[in-house]
Amino acid sequence: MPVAPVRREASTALPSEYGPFRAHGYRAADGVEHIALVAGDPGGAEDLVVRVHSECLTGDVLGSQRCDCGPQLRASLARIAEEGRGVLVYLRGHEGRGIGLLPKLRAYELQEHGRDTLDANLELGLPADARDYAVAARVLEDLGVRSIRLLTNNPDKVDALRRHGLTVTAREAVPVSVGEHNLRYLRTKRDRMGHELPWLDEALPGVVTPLSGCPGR
Ligand SMILES: Nc1nc2c(ncn2[C@@H]2O[C@H](COP(=O)(O)OP(=O)(O)OP(=O)(O)O)[C@@H](O)[C@H]2O)c(=O)[nH]1
Ligand SMILES: [Zn+2]
Repeated sequence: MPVAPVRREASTALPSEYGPFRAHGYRAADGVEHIALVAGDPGGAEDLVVRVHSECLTGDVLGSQRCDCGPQLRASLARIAEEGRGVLVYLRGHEGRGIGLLPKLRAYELQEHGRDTLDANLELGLPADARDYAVAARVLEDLGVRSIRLLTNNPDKVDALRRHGLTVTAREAVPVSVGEHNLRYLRTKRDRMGHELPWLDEALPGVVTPLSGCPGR
């Protein structure tokens, strides 16, 4: 029998500043721990609002302005809470697009010397993007979700989840916070990594919130 790729090991209420969630703790077959924050009952849901968020310690927790992860995380939680039904899958082990925290900091060093975010990874001998989305697909399956609207600006993420058997009915833009420290990074994501950020240049300077009702902080 095949080994289950994820196992739910804990479920608890998680009241948050955005609204009430349930937190489900999962362990993947490789031992990595992940968490799904759930609003409402996702069982049998069609077109459920879902954010699949890659861990970014510097952006999510430490307030780094080198990327847009923190504002995206908070806007997604606010959006899901507002909707009253939805899921945020927080993927550990995705740090630095899957290369890890210290290699990401080394990639930042290279970016201080002129490389862009993609070439910095390659120069370290690492993939531009090493993330795998199988765990996210299995977590959503475990929660009984039938189909999703994915909050992302990255069409590759939609394709990757579909390859893992998930039904993605739509992609919804997620707000991005634009500033002097992440502008080059965001342009590289748009121009070299296929991210849908068509409003990027017109929107400067300041904070952009393509979704109404989402705090852009
Ligand atoms: N290697 C590397 N990783 C980075 C860099 N900046 C942010 N990250 C990581 O990138 C991941 C987030 O990926 P993004 O490309 O920002 O966005 P995405 O998840 O593909 O797309 P969205 O759904 O639109 O957010 C997180 O794991 C961050 O730690 C960088 O310069 N180098
Ligand atoms: Zn980040």
